[in-house]
Amino acid sequence: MLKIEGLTAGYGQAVILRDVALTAEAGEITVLMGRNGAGKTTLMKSIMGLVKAQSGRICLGETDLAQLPPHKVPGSGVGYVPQGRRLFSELTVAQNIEIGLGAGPKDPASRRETRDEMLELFPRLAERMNQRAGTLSGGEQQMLATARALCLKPQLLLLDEPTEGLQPSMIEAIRQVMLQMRDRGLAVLLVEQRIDAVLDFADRVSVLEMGRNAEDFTRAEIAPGEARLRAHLGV
Ligand SMILES: Nc1ncnc2c1ncn2[C@@H]1O[C@H](COP(=O)(O)OP(=O)(O)OP(=O)(O)O)[C@@H](O)[C@H]1O
Repeated sequence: MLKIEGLTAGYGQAVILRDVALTAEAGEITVLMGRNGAGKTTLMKSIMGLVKAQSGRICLGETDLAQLPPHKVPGSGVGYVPQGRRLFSELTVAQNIEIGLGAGPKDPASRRETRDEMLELFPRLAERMNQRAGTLSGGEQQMLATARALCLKPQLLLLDEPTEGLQPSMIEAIRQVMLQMRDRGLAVLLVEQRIDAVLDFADRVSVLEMGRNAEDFTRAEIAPGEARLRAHLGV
């Protein structure tokens, strides 16, 4: 599904990612880990075209996303929930969802269907359609940001630390949605800092260290490799 090879990218003169490789398969949850500043968010932004690749390929199926202008990336099948959620906080839940739908299928019937699907997935949002996004709890905002990204019916869903700072019941709700998306055949790529949160959850873990690949773990390697994983993360 997603295959990144030889990716070098950064900000102006500052090269952050060097020769990075990463694979995220359909129907799997791939977790990107690494210490603060390792380049996880930069990698997400590179996939979205928000940070320009200096070299390398970012292939989603047959399409090299690195060759597309940033505004074409979501339409190619990539949903992105950035760190900090980036909602329109003055607009209501319903209006934020409308904006997500605006980028998706155009005919009214399929828009309605997608909207209903989102509200089924996130019943808490259905109860709060007229509430301003900025007044939602952190967990509800995360749900709205995720719903908005899913309105596009992406093949690949990118989530940058979606459960950071949330209470356990909200973390569980977000996890359940990620598992459902995986089971529907999406490739889910998740940035997560906490090892406990990935041990029983991730299908693959890929560790970045100072902008380079450090080590990859398959499902079977994660639990036995826990000590090495902790060493990489310094925890
Ligand atoms: N807009 C920017 N301009 C210049 N440097 C940046 C910019 N954004 C990030 N960086 C630098 O790039 C490096 C990687 O940052 P990035 O946010 O990708 O790391 P991260 O692994 O996501 O970290 P964290 O876990 O703290 O979120 C850091 O050294 C950071 O200071």
